[in-house]
Amino acid sequence: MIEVKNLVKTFDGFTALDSATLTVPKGAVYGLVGPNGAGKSTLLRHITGVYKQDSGQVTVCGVPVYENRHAKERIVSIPDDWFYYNQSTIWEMAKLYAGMYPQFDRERFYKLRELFRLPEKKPIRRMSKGMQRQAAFWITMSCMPEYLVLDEPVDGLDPVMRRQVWQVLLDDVSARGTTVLLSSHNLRELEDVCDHVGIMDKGKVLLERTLSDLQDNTVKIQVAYKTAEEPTLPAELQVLHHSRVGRVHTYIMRGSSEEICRRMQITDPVLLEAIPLTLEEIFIYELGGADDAAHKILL
Ligand SMILES: Nc1ncnc2c1ncn2[C@@H]1O[C@H](COP(=O)(O)OP(=O)(O)OP(=O)(O)O)[C@@H](O)[C@H]1O
Repeated sequence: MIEVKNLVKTFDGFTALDSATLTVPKGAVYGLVGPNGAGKSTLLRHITGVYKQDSGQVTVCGVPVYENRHAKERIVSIPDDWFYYNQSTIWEMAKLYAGMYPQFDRERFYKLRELFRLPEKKPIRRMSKGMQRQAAFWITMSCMPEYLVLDEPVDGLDPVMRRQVWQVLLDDVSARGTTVLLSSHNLRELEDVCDHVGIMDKGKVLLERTLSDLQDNTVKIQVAYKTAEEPTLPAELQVLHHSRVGRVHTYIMRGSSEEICRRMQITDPVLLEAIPLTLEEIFIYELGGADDAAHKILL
């Protein structure tokens, strides 16, 4: 488990992290979303032990990471500025990582070669941005990480490679229980891969939710009636949003779709349908007016 509590970091008087708190359960795929400058990379750099906090706690498996070699061996990261030596080829960097991470798996490295098909004799610096990202993934995934921390991981990858990289990553999560924390600007991109989502802005984590909590509890219902009259809904239904076009009403409601559809039958609809919501929609409706800052980020 990754635990961050009340983390504060300032750079020359500027507060980049302002009491940030976040929990990534073991085996989770956690997406951290936020606008430019929210503090995502700074937070990730504390979790990987690169930065020392001014105050607050950062622990992985219950132990602090900063200047803790054993803890760092369990975490492999692809930061936004992945490091490689100027003259290094992929093989030379792989050798370096194999020295740093005792669990580096050479067999896996050879296996992934088929997937990435990169020019192995070329210095990494001469590769395209997307190829460099692929090289980082190739080497990182060969380290068999217990914790994987990725800063905007698929930036610069083409759509086919994106899908392949997500596949390798999710296979690792299901086969080995790898815990993944990744940052992104794009909630849509995370929808298919994450089971936890946190929203960050101005150095704070504004909210954290599990995807199943959200998806099992917020429903879009489309319903049509014979007449143009406003229907009287059962009082126990919790409506987050309502719109109508003619006799067709769209409701966003809190609760399970089966239960809501069952209760809506009492309004005598001619058509009643539950429609899945996107993650972005769920967040927007869930937040409502309650949290303006988070609301604005998503809109
Ligand atoms: N080493 C540093 N020195 C001074 N300021 C810094 C440093 N690192 C980060 N900051 C500042 O902290 C804030 C958060 O930056 P950070 O890179 O963590 O944001 P981010 O959410 O990752 O943004 P982006 O999505 O644009 O990558 C920014 O205002 C940035 O200028």
